[in-house]
Amino acid sequence: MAKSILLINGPNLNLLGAREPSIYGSTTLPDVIHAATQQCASKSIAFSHIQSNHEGVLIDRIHEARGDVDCIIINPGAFTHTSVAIRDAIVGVDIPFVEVHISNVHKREAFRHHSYLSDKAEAVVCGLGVFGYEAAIEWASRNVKPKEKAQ
Ligand SMILES: O=C(O)[C@]1(O)C=C(c2cccc(Sc3ccccc3)c2)[C@@H](O)[C@H](O)C1
Repeated sequence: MAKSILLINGPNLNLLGAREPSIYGSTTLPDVIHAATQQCASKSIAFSHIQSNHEGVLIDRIHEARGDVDCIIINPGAFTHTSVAIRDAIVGVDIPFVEVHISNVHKREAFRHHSYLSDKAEAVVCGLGVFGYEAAIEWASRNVKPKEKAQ
């Protein structure tokens, strides 16, 4: 089972729960982080997280995860549909990842139907609301083998 999970949230997700509750629900990002922290602790999985509105900050954190994190769970937000750079970074560090979307992007605007990440993801979860984060952690805890630490 995974021993270390990094949760990445992209742009505007810091405002989760504040606006557009009909699409994203009323749960705040701190609530999501608290629940994920508890879920990982109950499984003895090391948990880290970042939310940023800045593409380069997310890329730098992905680079830092190399050799340290067994699985990345990422909600890229709008970068899902625009960022070759984040795709290149997450593929480049060779860490298995799960792509999470709170909304069902396939029921929304056409521009949200394409992801630059999905074809490289171990799994894609969308439309489950914030439960998607819980589901992704559960999946990772069952299916991701810890990497042998570099000597
Ligand atoms: O459904 C998602 O989780 C998604 O990744 C999240 C997105 C998103 C977009 C705008 C704002 C937010 S978070 C938010 C919600 C309400 C008010 C302010 C910000 C998320 C979209 O860009 C994506 O297409 C889909």
